[in-house]
Amino acid sequence: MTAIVQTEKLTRRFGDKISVNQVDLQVPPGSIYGFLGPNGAGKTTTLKLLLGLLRPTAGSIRIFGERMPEERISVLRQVGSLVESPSYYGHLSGFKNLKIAADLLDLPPQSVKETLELVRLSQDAHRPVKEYSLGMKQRLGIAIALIHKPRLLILDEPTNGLDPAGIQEIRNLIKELPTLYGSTVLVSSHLLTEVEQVATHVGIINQGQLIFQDEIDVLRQQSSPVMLVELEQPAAAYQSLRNQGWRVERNHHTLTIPIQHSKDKARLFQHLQSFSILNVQEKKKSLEEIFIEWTGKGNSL
Ligand SMILES: Nc1ncnc2c1ncn2[C@@H]1O[C@H](COP(=O)(O)OP(=O)(O)OP(=O)(O)O)[C@@H](O)[C@H]1O
Repeated sequence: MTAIVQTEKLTRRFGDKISVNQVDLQVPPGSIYGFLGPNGAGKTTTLKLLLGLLRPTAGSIRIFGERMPEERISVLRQVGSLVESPSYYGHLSGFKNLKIAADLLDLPPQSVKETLELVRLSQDAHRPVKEYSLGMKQRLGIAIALIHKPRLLILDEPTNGLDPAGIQEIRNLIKELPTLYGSTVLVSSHLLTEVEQVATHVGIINQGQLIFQDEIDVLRQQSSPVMLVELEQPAAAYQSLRNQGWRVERNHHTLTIPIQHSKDKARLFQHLQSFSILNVQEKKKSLEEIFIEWTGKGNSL
């Protein structure tokens, strides 16, 4: 299956600074791809490169298999995006704003009504946008990006600054899109919890480099539990486990052993019985802890 977005060694410099460094993105069709990274990691720059708003310093981009920016016109016709704040006319209603977008794209009037319903703005459709809450403005921005049922929707931090109810609404909307419109969604965030709740695939960028990319379940497997076993004879137990092919670390009397499958636990204890177990503790690394380890950024990820 051809990737919807595929980059090879995508790189962007600003002066001496490399903001995006040899990034190979692979966004599969029909996925909700969470593009995760702490502030300043290079997310917005990458998304702007994909949209042809910035030129790469090096590397290549294909969207729907077509080269960007060379085939920009045909590609962008099938893309919707909301990068940075939404643009709209504040003195006009949500309806009028969408009507302008629909007219520009030669879409039937019905598409305005449909899109307003999808983003749940029908009730407020005829109020001026300047009276909208931040969440409503954000939904209008997404509506403008969505009105032509794009094959690919690119959203940069769409829940930034929203209250929990607003965040939930955007989340639900994103989740609906692959089934409803057959769209692929590429959505950036600096919040792991955000991405975890909507994404089927994840790419993690840190200091301009893509440090992880796979299905979200592969990421979850990284958080499998470890056993901390305190023993009277740790040295002998350590050696014995190593000889049997276990991954094990030793710190004084305690051995740390990652457990991939629950049946491994029973096998482990059977094996350790003869080394006099003093204490056993099971610890599970949270995804949060994994990210802090990977990125050194505790506050955002
Ligand atoms: N036009 C520019 N000129 C100079 N440096 C830039 C420019 N645009 C981005 N950068 C730098 O590139 C790096 C990546 O920025 P980018 O906005 O892509 O990060 P981000 O992951 O989107 O973070 P945030 O969530 O804070 O927006 C930052 O160090 C930023 O200062």
